[in-house]
Amino acid sequence: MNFKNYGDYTAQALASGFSIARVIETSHQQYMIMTEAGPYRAQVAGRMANLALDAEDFPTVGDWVQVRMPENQADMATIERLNARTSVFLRKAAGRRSEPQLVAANVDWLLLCMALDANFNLRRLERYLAVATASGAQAAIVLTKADRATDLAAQLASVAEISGAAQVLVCDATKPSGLSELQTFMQPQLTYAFLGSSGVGKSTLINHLMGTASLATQTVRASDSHGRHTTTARQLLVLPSGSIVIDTPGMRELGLLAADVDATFEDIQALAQHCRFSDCTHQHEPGCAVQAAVAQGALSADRLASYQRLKQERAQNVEMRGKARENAKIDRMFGSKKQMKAFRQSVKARRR
Ligand SMILES: Nc1nc2c(ncn2[C@@H]2O[C@H](COP(=O)(O)OP(=O)(O)OP(=O)(O)O)[C@@H](O)[C@H]2O)c(=O)[nH]1
Ligand SMILES: [Zn+2]
Repeated sequence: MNFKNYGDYTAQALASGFSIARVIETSHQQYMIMTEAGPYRAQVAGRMANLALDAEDFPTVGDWVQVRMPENQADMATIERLNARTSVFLRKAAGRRSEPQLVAANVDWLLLCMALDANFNLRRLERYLAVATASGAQAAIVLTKADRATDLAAQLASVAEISGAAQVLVCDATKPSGLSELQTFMQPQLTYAFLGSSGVGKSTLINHLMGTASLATQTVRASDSHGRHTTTARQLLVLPSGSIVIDTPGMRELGLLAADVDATFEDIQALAQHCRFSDCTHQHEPGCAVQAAVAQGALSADRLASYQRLKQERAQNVEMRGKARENAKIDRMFGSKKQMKAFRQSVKARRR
């Protein structure tokens, strides 16, 4: 990893006596970071935690941070500053909670993984593309388990219809040469995050890419002075090729929060230019060019339904998040909504 290439940040860090590090693992506000002097456990400085308003204000895997190094490698480093991110990938936490979960930062390429077996699902791929478009990272599609493809040619054709500019790579982890397209694609020094639902074969791909450099040699268990290691959701690894990868296991549901649905459905956007009403919802309006395309068979009804579903889900989650933020602000100022009401009552009473 290149710790020198951070221009202003490196200068700023050095001026403050801090070191530049990259977050390689997070778990319950505990961090594992990689520094020029090797891996360290780290925690966020109290001052920084106090200023943090959102989940986004805390470091996540892939973040470049400025740290105060401990005297002793067994002790924790302190994360003092978070460097600006080139990309950040968010998802809505599982369930009804609208809190965003930071998945990874400073990712150059999101590798959207989809298995070619019975779990192949174009609508899910559209969802991943929408999230990727809003992340700031570039996206490529990795089709896994080619040995189990139901109909490879037809599947590739249907992916090509929705993939836009994203490159499509096909992998088969059961064959020695089955990862060559992916290996040719990946460049040293760049950061790749594998994204996909549970079981698509992300860990299998990463293990193959790691080759003999086993996961154990990469993780920093040795530096955990307590001798235990809580398994975490995300991990940043450096491959023998020099590429940097972030695994994101266990993603059962990718809730839309930051997502650019319109950019992902450029075909529908282009058609919508010809709708009679500029605010057409493409549902029942007269003169709707999108519905006309469906009627003519130029646009699949499934794809239109997928677009509308994703638009609606995103709007709902953004609204929920707005409310959650407001509540968080109230909690910070008053402790709780109840205390805020009590405070307002007391102000009123005093006025009388
Ligand atoms: N047939 C076949 N099976 C594969 C291939 N790649 C992975 N598998 C199998 O698919 C299953 C899931 O693979 P994992 O690599 O654990 O999937 P994952 O995406 O990391 O899953 P999570 O860790 O739950 O996110 C395992 O049983 C693998 O052996 C492949 O190319 N072909
Ligand atoms: Zn319309």
